[in-house]
Amino acid sequence: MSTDTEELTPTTVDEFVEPGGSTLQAVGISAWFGNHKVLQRVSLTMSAGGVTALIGPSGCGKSTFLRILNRMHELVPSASLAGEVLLDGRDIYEQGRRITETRRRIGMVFQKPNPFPAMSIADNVTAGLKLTGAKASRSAKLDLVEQCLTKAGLWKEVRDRLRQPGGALSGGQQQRLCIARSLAVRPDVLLMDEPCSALDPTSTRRIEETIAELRAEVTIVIVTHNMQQAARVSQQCAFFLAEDGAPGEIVEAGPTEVMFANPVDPRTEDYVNGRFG
Ligand SMILES: Nc1ncnc2c1ncn2[C@@H]1O[C@H](COP(=O)(O)OP(=O)(O)OP(=O)(O)O)[C@@H](O)[C@H]1O
Repeated sequence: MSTDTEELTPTTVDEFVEPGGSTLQAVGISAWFGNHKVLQRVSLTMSAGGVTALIGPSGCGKSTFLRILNRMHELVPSASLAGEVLLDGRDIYEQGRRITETRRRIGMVFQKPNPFPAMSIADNVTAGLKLTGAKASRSAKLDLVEQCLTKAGLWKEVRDRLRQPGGALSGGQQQRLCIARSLAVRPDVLLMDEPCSALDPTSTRRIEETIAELRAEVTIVIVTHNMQQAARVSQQCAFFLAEDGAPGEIVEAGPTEVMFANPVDPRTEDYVNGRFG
């Protein structure tokens, strides 16, 4: 053991050995819109430091499940749910738990990039701080802007125009700006709902690289219709299916390489090989 290692404080050692992010565990999640049941007892563990891809045909409940993971489902007036979502062992739906704190810890990136178009690139990154009530000096904010844009893989492209409006960026850059904005509040989990579906192949590649770089510090859950993308970016996959109008269920979940090369259920094999959906 080197002298350097011996001199590390316990806190510093923890930073080296612990994977980033938090473990998110869905336990027996069912969901409804009015009387229409769209998810049936879905359980899934999304481990710290990994990327989980949610795959399955249109309408099987992937986005609904994702929105349940950070309490966005309840924004729809007719929506209801049963089950638990444990963030590092504590239910985010527990009475008395603050929604704002849950949404800070579990961020969301949407299908269509949604920066504030008239707001500067720098202000877009720090926009979320106001919501969390965090106060930061001007120089701390500038540091944060650089840090988050670097992590989102956008810093080099925008460092000379931080005061220009976010809406002036390309679609792929806007999506990376949204990722930077999500990172500014230091989330433990990042939920991504088809983040590349509105982007060209080059921008898609760039976002996938960003996901690979981020996974060491943030737990990532991504909905994707693109099987190659699921295979490239995730370590775990969950295959959702809603058969014959029944509510969506997880048919199979497991390590991505097993799901693609040697799935247990023939329906998974048919889906990942493009035979339906
Ligand atoms: N706001 C809503 N109000 C009523 N029903 C809804 C609402 N959002 C989704 N649904 C229904 O819930 C079911 C699951 O939809 P969801 O969007 O979660 O599926 P999905 O697998 O993400 O689909 P896609 O891949 O097409 O995005 C569908 O039957 C859909 O019509």
